[in-house]
Amino acid sequence: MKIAFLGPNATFTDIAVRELFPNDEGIPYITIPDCLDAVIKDEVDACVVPLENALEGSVNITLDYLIHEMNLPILAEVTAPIRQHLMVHPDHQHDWQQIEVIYSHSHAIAQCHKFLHHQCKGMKRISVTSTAAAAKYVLEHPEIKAAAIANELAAKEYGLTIAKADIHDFDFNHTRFIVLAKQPIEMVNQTLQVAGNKTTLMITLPDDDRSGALHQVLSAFAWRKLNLSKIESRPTKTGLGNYFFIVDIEMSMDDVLIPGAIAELEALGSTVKVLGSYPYYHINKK
Ligand SMILES: O=C(O)C(=O)C[C@]1(C(=O)O)C=C[C@@H](O)C=C1
Repeated sequence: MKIAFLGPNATFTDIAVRELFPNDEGIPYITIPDCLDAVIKDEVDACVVPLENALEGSVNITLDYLIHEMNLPILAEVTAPIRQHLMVHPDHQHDWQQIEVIYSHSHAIAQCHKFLHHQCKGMKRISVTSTAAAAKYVLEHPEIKAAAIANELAAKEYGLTIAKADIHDFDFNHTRFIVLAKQPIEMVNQTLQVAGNKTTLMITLPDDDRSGALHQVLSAFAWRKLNLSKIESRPTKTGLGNYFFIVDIEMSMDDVLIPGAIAELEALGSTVKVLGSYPYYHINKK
């Protein structure tokens, strides 16, 4: 199988692909929407994209594309530990404190905010398309006093020297990635154990702006004892103050409880779309 990921080689998403699909071919794309488009256009069988980070929250571009631009089911989710390192071209390994500019993915920069604030005063931060793209750029530009924030695999792949390891602000730095495909696909590394199952719904509240609407929605889950592990709002992009809710239910789609909750929400005037019902996995390797 061909699996699209946010490239180039050695991004965190690439690491997730290598863990999930060790025997398949990963194909790097420049942006997250490019990965999703590649599935739609049948250039690949599936894609893996980041969805949420424990320190920085949702990857909004992923959520927005899923909601507004395409109709691809979530087939699986994997959570992986994220270690960020500051790395430099070997020419600059002894003078990294003279670095003038730090490149990385915006999420990675945000995960290292405290380190950057306290130890990198006056250094510019520039967001690029991924952590590995930053590492590649630093390799290709030894003439610039630059560093990248990326993972250990990227340091190896692009021949950079780690100047400061583990610069993320909190030890528990994890990112959730999702697998999307048009058709069910042969899952995954058999050595990964299923940690549980989830169903993700997108809910739009009734447009009459009635008070207590969100409370009514949540009650439909509460009295059925459906455990919600996440509730998140995103703009509908139709007007200020208009939001969707994305809800994760901690079980797979059944014949009674979830369909019952959906029917109740629809009777209240909400619209509901099932974004996927899927197993989730944990990668423990740091
Ligand atoms: O740039 C990468 O290496 C990615 O895979 C993207 C990404 C993200 O979008 O959050 C993935 C995991 C980390 O949280 C940092 C960056």
